[in-house]
Amino acid sequence: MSNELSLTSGRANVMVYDDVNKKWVPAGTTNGFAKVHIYHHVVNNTYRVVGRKLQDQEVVINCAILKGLKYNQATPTFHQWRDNKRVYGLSFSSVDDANSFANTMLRAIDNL
Ligand SMILES: CCOC(=O)[C@@H]1C[C@@H](CC)[C@@H]2C=C[C@H]3CCN(C(=O)[C@@H]4CC[C@H]5C=C[C@]6(CCCN6C(=O)[C@H](Cc6ccccc6Cl)NC(C)=O)C(=O)N54)[C@@H]3C(=O)N12
Repeated sequence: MSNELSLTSGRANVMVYDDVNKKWVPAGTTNGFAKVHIYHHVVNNTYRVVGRKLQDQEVVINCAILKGLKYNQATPTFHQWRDNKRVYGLSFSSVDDANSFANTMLRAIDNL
């Protein structure tokens, strides 16, 4: 990640939606907070979301931010978006973290 800049990071419980059972499940092997970054690869002008569990650094999310992504701020601390495979949910530890992440996410999408 040396050629990628972290534009923001926040503390969130990273979830994915289990379409079969219609419920949110932890994105990693266990529930728990992760440090979730938005990285910018400046040369390629690409962006991605990468999150690692605070406890053991497990990578629980690593997904591209693609042009036209619809970022849904469902509640002040629960934000979500889809890719072609799954639905991601970030349950932030604070409204400030959520707002900072959302502002950077919306700027990234705008810049694609
Ligand atoms: C005590 C109850 O437990 C909870 O609080 C659970 C556990 C909480 C912590 C993890 C989490 C927190 C907050 C609330 C907030 C509401 N919410 C839901 O899930 C709602 C309710 C109904 C349910 C139905 C569908 C579902 C799931 C999959 C995606 N989706 C859509 O609607 C998408 C959204 C979207 C819109 C635009 C762009 C992108 C996308 Cl992704 N629409 C489409 C068109 O794709 C969704 O978000 N849904 C959360 C929730 O319940 N919980």
